[in-house]
Amino acid sequence: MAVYTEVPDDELDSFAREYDIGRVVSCKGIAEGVENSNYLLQTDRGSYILTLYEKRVDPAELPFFLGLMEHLAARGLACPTPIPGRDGRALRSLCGRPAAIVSFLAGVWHARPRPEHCAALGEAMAEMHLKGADFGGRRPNSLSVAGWRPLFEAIRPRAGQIDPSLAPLVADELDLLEASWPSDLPVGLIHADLFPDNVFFLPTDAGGERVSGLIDFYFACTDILAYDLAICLNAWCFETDGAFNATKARLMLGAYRKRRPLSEPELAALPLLARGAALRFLLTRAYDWLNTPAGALVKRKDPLEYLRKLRFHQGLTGPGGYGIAP
Ligand SMILES: Nc1ncnc2c1ncn2[C@@H]1O[C@H](COP(=O)(O)OP(=O)(O)OP(=O)(O)O)[C@@H](O)[C@H]1O
Ligand SMILES: N[C@@H](CCO)C(=O)O
Repeated sequence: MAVYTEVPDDELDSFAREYDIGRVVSCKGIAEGVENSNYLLQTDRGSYILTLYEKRVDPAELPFFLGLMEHLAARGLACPTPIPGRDGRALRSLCGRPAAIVSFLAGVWHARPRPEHCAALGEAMAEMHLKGADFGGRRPNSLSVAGWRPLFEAIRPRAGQIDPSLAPLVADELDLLEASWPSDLPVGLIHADLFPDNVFFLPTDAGGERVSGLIDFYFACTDILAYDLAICLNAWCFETDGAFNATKARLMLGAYRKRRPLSEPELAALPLLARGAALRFLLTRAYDWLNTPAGALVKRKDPLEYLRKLRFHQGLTGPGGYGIAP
């Protein structure tokens, strides 16, 4: 459940009057998501998403995220478009929180994506990288290699409550990644959290499915482009029993490469980038596991899933493990 801030009717009404979106018919809290409070806002003119930004979003960074969505949507990427108020401002305040309304995207996400979904994801990601190339904003990735050690130090004293092997494994992995993290790969605008729940699909007339929307750009940043693929190798290409599905990886990478070719160094770096991506989600999940108060409405995500994924990538000798020819 991700509705941290309840919005009283009178505050909602006066907030909605700051926009040219029609009369509010309903406003329902959306249970999915863990970061922000999201509402499905229906007016007599259409559907919108109202987001109140919560603890992990720095208000100073919101103009970057909203500006990016506006940039990508203007270039034809299927992503939410921020709706400006009558005064032209998209970023406002509601119930003491920064808040914005964005366009609603139709579609469903797949908890168990099939190989064809992974191919469609690869193509959509490449399109996003290409369309993001001329975005003027820059945002360093605070959850890349320099951010992992402080997170580790914060969880280290209680990491044993999750698993006894966690702290020693992370300590060794961090040493290795800090020493060998690449600094010469192509960099650009990346989503950095393109998990299945952030990618919507709709059926096509031909009986297949197409990507109908990419959402949740609140971790987007300027970082190694291939790191976005590494995040998705982790998030899309493992089965629920923990087995890695090389067919899904091959299709995702193949579709990406058709739109944006990968250089030899990018391909060679994939196992290392995938280890970093696994460590990043292991650390944030472990932090949340240890710091989410008992009785909180949010369902905690399993850190150990990412410990197992990390071990898989550690066992690879090259990118051939992802079903592609090096
Ligand atoms: N533009 C949109 N169109 C349609 N539905 C949306 C849109 N934005 C968000 N949603 C709905 O709200 C849910 C939560 O949104 P989102 O993923 O942005 O939240 P979050 O709190 O940032 O979550 P997390 O970071 O955990 O994924 C989505 O799963 C989706 O159901
Ligand atoms: N996608 C993240 C949570 C939201 O950022 C995870 O699965 O750990």
